[in-house]
Amino acid sequence: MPEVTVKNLAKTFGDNSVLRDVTFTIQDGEFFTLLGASGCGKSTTLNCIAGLEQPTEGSISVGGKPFVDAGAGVFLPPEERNLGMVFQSYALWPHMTIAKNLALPLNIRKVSKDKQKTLIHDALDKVGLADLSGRYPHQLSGGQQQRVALARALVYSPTVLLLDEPLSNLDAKLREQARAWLKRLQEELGITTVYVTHDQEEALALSDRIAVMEGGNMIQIGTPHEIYERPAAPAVAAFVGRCNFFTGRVIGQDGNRYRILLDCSADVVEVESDQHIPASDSVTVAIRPERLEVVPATAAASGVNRLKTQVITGSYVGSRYEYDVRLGNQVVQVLSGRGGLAGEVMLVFEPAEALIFEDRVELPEEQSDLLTIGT
Ligand SMILES: Nc1ncnc2c1ncn2[C@@H]1O[C@H](COP(=O)(O)OP(=O)(O)OP(=O)(O)O)[C@@H](O)[C@H]1O
Repeated sequence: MPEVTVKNLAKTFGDNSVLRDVTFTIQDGEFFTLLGASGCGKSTTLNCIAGLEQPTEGSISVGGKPFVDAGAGVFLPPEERNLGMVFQSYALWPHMTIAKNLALPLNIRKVSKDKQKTLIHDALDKVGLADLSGRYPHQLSGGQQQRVALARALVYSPTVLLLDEPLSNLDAKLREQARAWLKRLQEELGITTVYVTHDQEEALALSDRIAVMEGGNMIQIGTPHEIYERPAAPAVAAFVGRCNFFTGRVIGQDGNRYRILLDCSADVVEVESDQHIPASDSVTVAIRPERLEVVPATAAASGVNRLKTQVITGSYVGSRYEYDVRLGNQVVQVLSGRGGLAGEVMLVFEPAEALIFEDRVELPEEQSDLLTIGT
C-alpha cells in the first residue's frame, strides 16, 4: 500500500483562499484524519487527492506516482487514480440491486462478468453483507447502506480509501458501532485511509494520526494522544475535547515552573512548561475540565493552585459530576467524581496538568461557557 504525499497545497475559489500551504505525508496503511470545523477546508483537501478539485498550487503523489503538480501542469484524471471514495450521502443507485451497484465501477474498469461475481461477493463479505446482494438500497437500513457504499469503494482494490464524513447519517448509537467496525476493517485490510470529519471523538477513536485544520491551514498533525494532551495552539485545545482558558501574565519562574497572575481573579497559579517564556509576558493558561478538581472550601488550604470559587451549578452527567464554578469574573467547567458540592469550594489542579500558550486568547468580557475557538 502506498504513501500519500501532499506538498504546499493551495486552493482558491475566485478571491476566496480556502487552502493555504497544506503539507503532510500519510504512511502506508495509516488511518489519517482531517479534522476541523465546518468550512475549514477538509473536503477540499480530500477532493484534491481524489482529483475532484484541481489545486491552485502544490503537488500530490501516491506511492511515488504524481497525481497532480500545479507548477508542472500535471493532473491525473480521477478515474486513473484508482482511489476508493465514500461520501456522506452514500450515492447508491436506487433502481439497482446491491450487486448491480457494486458492478458499476467494475464495468467501467472492463472487468469480466465472471471475475465481477467473485469480486462483488468478496467485497460484500468484507462488510458482512454477502447475503443481501439481491436487495435494493431502500430495502436496507442506513447502517447497511453505508456498508454497501464502503463495499463499492473496496470492490476494485483501490490503493487508498478516501472517506468524507461516512458515518454522519447514522444515529448516535449506530455511529459508535460503525466506528468500531470500520476501525477493525481498516486494520484487517491494512489500507491507507484518509478520513474527513468534524467530530473530534470520532477522530480520536479511529485515527492513527489526526491533522487539525482551521481556516484553510493545518495547525497540528499528531497522534490522538499528542493532539489531546499536547495541543499546539489554543484552537486545537478548544476544538478537540473541552477546555477552560485563562489569560494572565508571567510574574516569576523556578525551573520549568511558572507563576502566573490570572486576569480573571488576580490569583497566582503555578504551571509547568518546557517552553521558555519571558517574565511579564501575557499568556493563556488552558486546563481541561477533567484535570480540575473541586474540594470543600474547608479542605486543606495549603499547597499550590488552590483557588477559592463559588459553585454556580452542579449536575450529575452519568459517570461524573459537572460543575460550573465562578473564579473571579470567569466561569470554569469542572468534571469531578465528587458529588453534592455547593456554595464556596476550592478549585485544585496540579501544575503539570495545565498548559501555557504564548498566544493570548481573546476572552469574552464575562465567560459564560467554555470558550470554543474557530467554530
Ligand atoms: N466549488 C466551490 N466554490 C466556491 N467555494 C467553495 C467551493 N467548494 C468549497 N468552497 C468553500 O471552501 C471552503 C472550504 O470548504 P470545504 O468543503 O473544504 O470545508 P469542510 O471543512 O469540508 O467543511 P464541511 O465539513 O462543512 O464540509 C468553504 O468556505 C466553502 O464555502
